[in-house]
Amino acid sequence: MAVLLLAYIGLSTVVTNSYYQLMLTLVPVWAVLGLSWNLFSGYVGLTSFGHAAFFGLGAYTVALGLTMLNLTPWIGIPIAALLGAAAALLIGLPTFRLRGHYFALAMLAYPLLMSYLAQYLGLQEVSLPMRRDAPAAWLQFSDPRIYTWLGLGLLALALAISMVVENSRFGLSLMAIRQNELAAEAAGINVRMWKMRALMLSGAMAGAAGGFYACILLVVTPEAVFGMLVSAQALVVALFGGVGTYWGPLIGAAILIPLSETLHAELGEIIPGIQGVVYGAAIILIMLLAPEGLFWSLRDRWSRRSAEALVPGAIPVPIQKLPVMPAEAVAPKAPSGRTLLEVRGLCKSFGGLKAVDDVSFSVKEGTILGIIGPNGAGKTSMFNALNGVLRPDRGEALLDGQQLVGRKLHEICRLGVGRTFQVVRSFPRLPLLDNVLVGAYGAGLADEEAVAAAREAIARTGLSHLTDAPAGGLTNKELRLMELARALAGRPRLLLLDETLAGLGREECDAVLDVLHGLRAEGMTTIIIEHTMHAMLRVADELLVIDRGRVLSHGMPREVVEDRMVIEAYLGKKWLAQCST
Ligand SMILES: Nc1ncnc2c1ncn2[C@@H]1O[C@H](COP(=O)(O)OP(=O)(O)OP(=O)(O)O)[C@@H](O)[C@H]1O
Repeated sequence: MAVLLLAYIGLSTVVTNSYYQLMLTLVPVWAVLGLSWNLFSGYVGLTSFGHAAFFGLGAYTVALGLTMLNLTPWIGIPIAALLGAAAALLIGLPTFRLRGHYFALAMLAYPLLMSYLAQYLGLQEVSLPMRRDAPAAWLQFSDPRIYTWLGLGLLALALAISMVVENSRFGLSLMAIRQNELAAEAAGINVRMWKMRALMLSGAMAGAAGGFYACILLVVTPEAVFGMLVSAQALVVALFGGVGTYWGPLIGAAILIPLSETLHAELGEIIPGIQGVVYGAAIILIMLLAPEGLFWSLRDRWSRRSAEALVPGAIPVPIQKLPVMPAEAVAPKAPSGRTLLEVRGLCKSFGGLKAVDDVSFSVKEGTILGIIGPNGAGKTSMFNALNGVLRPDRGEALLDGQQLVGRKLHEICRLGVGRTFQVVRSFPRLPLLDNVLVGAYGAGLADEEAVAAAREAIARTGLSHLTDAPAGGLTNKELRLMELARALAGRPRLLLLDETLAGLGREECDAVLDVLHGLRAEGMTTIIIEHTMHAMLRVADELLVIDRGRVLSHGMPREVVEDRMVIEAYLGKKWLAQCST
């Protein structure tokens, strides 16, 4: 990165043509805006079509600060960044209620709104007054190269922020949200707060870029700073280069800005609006050839090639074929006999459907409670009501005396409830360790402790040999264990496992059951939903049968499976009649 930066500085010193000199200044500006877009949309996964709102706000702040308040851009740009963050807060508060396409479309409205506001206030064209007396103090240099160097300085700052974010719990939390909001929240991540932080940081970055842009252009108009092309440029450079990495906007800006500006300079008179054509063509090409962006495509190709080069002619051994180590042994702990979870009269309805109907049960510390029931019986809804995904209509759930009902998902996680979901969500490009680390961060553990907790959880699930393997190469069983490790990394007191054995063969199932036995031996309390009866009989200390939202039976596994009501619920009255005859 430093070498590239030095090369760029070298290039800027030899270019003399003023148009190309301006182009060299614009590359870092659009790269900063791309980084700002990537910081929010790339990591969180919510597409923003409205980053021009922050950019334009920054540009107008600097321009108006200079013309009306005699404020130097050296102060104006930091204020532009602060206002960008404040605008992000105001925009985020109502807009985070929307998801997916609705969020993206709503974001379109903000730059439009600001553009109309600027026109209404008579700010169609704000020219920055000339202050040639003290160029350094007013950021008005006659040597265009200085702007390029300042732009590079701004880029270096934005890059440093992006790197810190990407390699910290901040970035990992955002990526977890991007993959699966619900699972991230269940891992203890306060989704709304992290999204807001990301948008505010992104808004600040875009505001600063806009402020600097005003100093380069010297004239600020609504179209130039709030226009659709501004938001599009932020998005296109990041998508083209690769989202979810700071390299993406850099690569995108370094290729697309010179290309579009050169074409504009050479062909602008014959084909007006050629820049828009370049961006459109770039997006179409990238979608067809490298949908995840140039960086990821090149990196994947590079890693494939180096894997082949490592053992010429040999077929690389897939990660999933590595021998599976047994879970590391831990001294067994006798169950204390204390009640850890007490559920009383839990109810949850969807319209007229009673999905959970007056469910009461308790779980003793250090035991495994298996929950079975036909499809649609209300098992997952009960889990959701227990760990805060759904708010129960009535009833209570006490974890060691602490009320869970009424608390948010991440709060319940921090109280000591770990959860896995029916569908495993991994972060395929990240190593197993990072995938598990999300759970430790979510539980609020400090950096070093979080890494230790993640490694410990990986060891407890017997995946230590895969610690650095990317999750994308794991088998179904390993992914299930990885999700279990993520739940364990938060050091929970109660584990809620939703169909952890789903889709596994007999041998794989046995391996996961061994891990669950190991956890019980360590004193872990677990509630597991499962359809596979043989597995339930092997692992559960008690069984709870739910049918049409109600508890049908609760007791020792052997007694429960011989219960006539249970057999009827599973196999129907006809079957029961045949059995009796
Ligand atoms: N968000 C929702 N809105 C409306 N109905 C829902 C919702 N979630 C679940 N249901 C309904 O509640 C009932 C119980 O569903 P639930 O997913 O809890 O059952 P389950 O026992 O977990 O089933 P399965 O074993 O198939 O996962 C079903 O009839 C389902 O259609």
